[in-house]
Amino acid sequence: MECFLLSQDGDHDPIPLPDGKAVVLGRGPETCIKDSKCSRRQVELLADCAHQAVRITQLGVNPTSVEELELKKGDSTTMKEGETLFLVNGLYPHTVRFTGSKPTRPPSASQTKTDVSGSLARSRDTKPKRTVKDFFCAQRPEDSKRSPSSREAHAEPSSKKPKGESPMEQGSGSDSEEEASRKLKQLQETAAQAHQTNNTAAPLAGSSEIHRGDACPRDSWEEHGKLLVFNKKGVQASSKVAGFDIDGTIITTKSGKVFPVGPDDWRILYPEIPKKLKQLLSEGYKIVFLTNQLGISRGRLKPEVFKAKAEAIIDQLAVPVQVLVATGMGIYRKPALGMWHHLCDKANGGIQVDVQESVYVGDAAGRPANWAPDRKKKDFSCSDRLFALNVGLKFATPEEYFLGWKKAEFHLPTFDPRKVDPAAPLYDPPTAQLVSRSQEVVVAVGLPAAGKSTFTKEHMVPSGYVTANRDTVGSWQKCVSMCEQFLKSGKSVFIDNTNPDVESRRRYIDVAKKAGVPVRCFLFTATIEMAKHNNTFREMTYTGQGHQPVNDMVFNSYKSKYVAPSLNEGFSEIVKIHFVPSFKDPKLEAMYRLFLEG
Ligand SMILES: Nc1ncnc2c1ncn2[C@@H]1O[C@H](COP(=O)(O)OP(=O)(O)OP(=O)(O)O)[C@@H](O)[C@H]1O
Repeated sequence: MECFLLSQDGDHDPIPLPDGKAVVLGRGPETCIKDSKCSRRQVELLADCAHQAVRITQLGVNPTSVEELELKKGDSTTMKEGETLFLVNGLYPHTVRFTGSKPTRPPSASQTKTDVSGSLARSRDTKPKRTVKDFFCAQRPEDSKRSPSSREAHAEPSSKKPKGESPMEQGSGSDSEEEASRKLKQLQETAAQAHQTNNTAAPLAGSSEIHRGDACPRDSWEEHGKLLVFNKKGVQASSKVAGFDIDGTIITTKSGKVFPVGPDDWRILYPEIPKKLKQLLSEGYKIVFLTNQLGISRGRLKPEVFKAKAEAIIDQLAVPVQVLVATGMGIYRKPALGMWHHLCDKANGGIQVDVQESVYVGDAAGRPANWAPDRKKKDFSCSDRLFALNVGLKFATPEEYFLGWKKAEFHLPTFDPRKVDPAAPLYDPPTAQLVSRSQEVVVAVGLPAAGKSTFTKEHMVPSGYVTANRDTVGSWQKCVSMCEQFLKSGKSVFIDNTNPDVESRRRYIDVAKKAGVPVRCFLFTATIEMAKHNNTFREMTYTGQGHQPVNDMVFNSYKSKYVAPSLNEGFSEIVKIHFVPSFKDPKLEAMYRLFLEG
């Protein structure tokens, strides 16, 4: 069995599409297309002879379409025999043929009674009117105000929505110049959504009425930066969502290994699963898989391999499923809420999700070792349970949900961002003075992201202290000479480094002694769990200026070097500085108070 691409207008000879091999086509001699709107690399076609389907991925800028579905750059869909692929702008109709021998070239338009204008007229007639987003459209501002009971209003596709109006709808663009402003906008959206989730989300109070949208017309993949979204043909928007993690929840490895040894190393975890999903469907739920796949951005997992696997899983389950995939770190990665917000605001046809009626199931549930008689291993993380907790969703493990096992024991992380006390004392001993009237050096000691820079900006700089920071100047040597210069100019200096050991602190004690000024130590008491949370928060709110993310190695290195500061080192006083949250923006506070680390 071979696959060929045929021009419906007979413009060129059938083009072979070898099984499993990507073929890129566009303007050029092979297709005889000269139209400059068609890129030379307009579409990628990947034939799957076993399933008699071809995956179409748009590479060019102008839209490719399959039947009535218009793609955009980076989007994919599959087409089958009998369906029409328009290479660009609703023009150049093609079809695919699976056959044992090379098909003949159809008569060209100019050779038939259907002349060129007729052919174009046909193309224009069938020019796609709807995009996948029209079925799972971004919620417009007025949508959020609309009553969810107006079913017709929600079912109406919003084909008038201008493309790319939201930064979430652009491609990854991670290297583009617009990255900073895109991230800033995205952050504002996410922070606003977090705020809404924590404060005002009104989950259709008391109403168990189900609201449904149109069924998605065909399979399609979309990319939104570090988020991939798959809509299986037949998926219907609904106010009731049954969300599932994939690995360890819907599937497990065939090999029995923790990580799959290849793309086919999977099987459905429990035989009860397909039946349960069908039942949910019949009860009006939309079934959504929400999965973290960090391997994609780390380069360990090709997106195409993952996409094929997800589609194969859904085919085997034989239920229409929407899939959201967080491909990297950041706001989309569970337990953060980016995926959930995308689902609610941009991928549910404008229908408000009823959190109370929805559920989330996952195996990253914080269960300790031996949580059941034959389950020795502890859960690798708690990110699924925390994700549900952040949203306010009912949560169950796969065993509880599919097999009806009793609730297992679990542990939440030791750091709970909801409990950080804004009224706690900022420093200890209470008799200490934060700022001194006479010139001095203050050496900070504390984990990365313990809050040192924020503290000094708020409490020291306004009183005339200047800051020396090794990360900013490049080396400790430069930081030491900066400190010397500042002291010469009569300023008090705050050394804003982690300074975990005696050696790193001694450098500044020596400088202070040489200058004849006293030196104090401010010990920042944030625990490693809190500091990691702050770091993730900082990373998620990073807008292109300020701090770069800190990885686990840096935290571990601090821990291994740490020696508690002592007065014997030459300090006149050691003051403990506690992390006391203070936010000017309630939206940022709402985000801070979510679990951000699995
Ligand atoms: N008092 C506070 N209230 C709210 N958020 C805070 C507070 N202090 C720090 N943060 C937040 O925590 C994160 C880390 O803080 P900051 O950058 O000040 O830490 P740091 O100890 O200076 O880190 P590093 O050593 O890595 O430079 C930032 O996102 C900051 O906004």
